[in-house]
Amino acid sequence: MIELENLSYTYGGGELLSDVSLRLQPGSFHFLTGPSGAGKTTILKLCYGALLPTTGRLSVFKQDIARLDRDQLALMRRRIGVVHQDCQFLDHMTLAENVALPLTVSGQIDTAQREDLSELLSWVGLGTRLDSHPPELSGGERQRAALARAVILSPDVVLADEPTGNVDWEMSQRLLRLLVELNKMGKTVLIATHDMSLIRAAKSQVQARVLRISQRQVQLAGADL
Ligand SMILES: Nc1ncnc2c1ncn2[C@@H]1O[C@H](COP(=O)(O)OP(=O)(O)OP(=O)(O)O)[C@@H](O)[C@H]1O
Repeated sequence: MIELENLSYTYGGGELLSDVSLRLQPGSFHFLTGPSGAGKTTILKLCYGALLPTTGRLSVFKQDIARLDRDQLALMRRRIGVVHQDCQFLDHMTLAENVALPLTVSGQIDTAQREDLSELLSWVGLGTRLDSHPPELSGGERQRAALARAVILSPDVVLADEPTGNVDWEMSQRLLRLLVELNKMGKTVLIATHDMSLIRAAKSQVQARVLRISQRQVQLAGADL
C-alpha cells in the first residue's frame, strides 16, 4: 500500500533519513516511534506526498509518487486521511464545516449532508457539537474532530501524527479504540507517537507492529515493548 525503498530525505541541513526501506501492507496497523526530531512527522509527510524523497523510491497504491502529476497526486491524497499533530482547524468555521472541508474542497459540497456529518461526529462522541467552533473544544475533542475529518472521504489509509499528544489516558484510550475500529474496517493505520503506554495498550486490541527511527533509519522494533 505504501512502500519506501532506500529512501533518504534532507531538509537542507544534514541528512535526516538515510536508506529507509519499509512496507505498509493493506490493512496493517503500525506505530512509528523515535525521539523528538527523529523524523516521524517527516515520514508521514512523505507518505501522503507533502514531501518528495531526496533519493530513493516511494510508492503509494503501487504508484511511484515522483511520477505523479498534480491531479494524480490530489487523487492519491484523497485516499489517505491525515490527523495532523496540531489538528489545523479554521477557527472561524464551525466544527461541521471544518470536518466537511475535505468534501467541499474536492467539490462534493452536496454530499456534505448535515445528517451524515452528524453521524460521523457522533461516532467520535461529538454529535451535539456540530455548530461549535474549534476554540470552544477541549484538546481531546479537537483530536477526535480531527480524526472525523481525516476519515470523511473514506480513505484507505489513516496517518495520525501524535493523535494522543495533549490528552489524558482515558481520552487516549478512546482515540486508540477509534483507530483500532478503523483498522478493523480494513483501513491501513500508521500512528506516529512517543507514547509507549499507548503502544502497549494497543497490543491487546490489534496486531500492531512498531517501527522505530534510530540513527536516521527505520527498524522494526522487537516484541519487548
Ligand atoms: N520544513 C523544515 N525545514 C527544515 N527542517 C525541518 C523542517 N521540518 C522539520 N525539520 C527538522 O527535521 C527534524 C525532524 O522533524 P520531524 O518533525 O519530522 O520530527 P519528529 O520525530 O516528528 O519530532 P517530534 O516528535 O518532536 O514531533 C527536526 O530536526 C526538525 O527541526
